[in-house]
Amino acid sequence: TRQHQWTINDFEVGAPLGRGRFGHVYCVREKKSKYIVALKAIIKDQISTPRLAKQLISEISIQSRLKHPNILRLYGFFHDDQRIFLLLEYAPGGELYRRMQKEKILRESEAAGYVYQLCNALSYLHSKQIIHRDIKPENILIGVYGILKLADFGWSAERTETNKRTTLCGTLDYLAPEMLNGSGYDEKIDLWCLGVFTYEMIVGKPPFDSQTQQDTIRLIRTNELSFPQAASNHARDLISQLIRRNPSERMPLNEVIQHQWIIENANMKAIDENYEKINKST
Ligand SMILES: COCCOc1ccc(Nc2ncc(Cl)c(NC3CC3)n2)cc1
Repeated sequence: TRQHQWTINDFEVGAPLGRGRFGHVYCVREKKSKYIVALKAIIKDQISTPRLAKQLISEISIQSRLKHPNILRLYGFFHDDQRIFLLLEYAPGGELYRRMQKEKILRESEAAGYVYQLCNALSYLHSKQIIHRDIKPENILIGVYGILKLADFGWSAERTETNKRTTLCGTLDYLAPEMLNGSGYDEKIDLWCLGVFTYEMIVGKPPFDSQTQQDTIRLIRTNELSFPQAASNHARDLISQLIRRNPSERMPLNEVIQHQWIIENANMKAIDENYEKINKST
């Protein structure tokens, strides 16, 4: 369909949903279709460096091409003289990290369901030579039927991209060792983050959490993994097969979804049925 030229007047602006990296996100309704979407308003002046502009362009060009039930859709974008607006899929369940803050730890059945869905999203991305590079609770939303939605492609990269280094911002907890020792990285970096994410969901904090950034970096380098009593043996096994310093030793996605912990804890039948439901409605 030819890209419609949207303006802000096409929408009724509703509740603020939160702040993305560059600006505010609102729940809005398109006046004619009554369709509910999330509108991310980015202040142009804040895109102050060519690198940020490149990152935003990359986010828009990558995410607008992606169509997968576990990846938040980018329907389109438009701008006025002050702002750039992204029309994004509205995820009614909100942000996963808020849920994790409230619940402290998630039941292994819920965590395994998210890991199964994240594997589906990552397999899809990797098949398109796209590395997300920033898998963490802050970038995950919950859609209809509790379906996981991977969002925020500001950090994703086309595999062909030569820039091997990215400036580090935000938490170091999810940083893979190859990012620290400056060597190249490939899509196996997402496997490391998947391991850190799985650990944080069932333990309540990331594996290398410490007081100072230096300590976190030291722990990432020495890769000391410790688990609380409550973590099941299957969960420990999967996590320790993903959090490996050597990227080629990390368990590939197609093996992760067949791991005993996923088989025994994720309700894959219910999740696949939910995929059917949203495929019918979209
Ligand atoms: C007291 O509850 C307040 C927050 O509750 C919600 C928060 C967010 C959504 N959905 C949502 N869908 C898409 C996007 Cl792109 C988005 N981005 C915003 C930056 C997160 N948020 C739903 C509920």
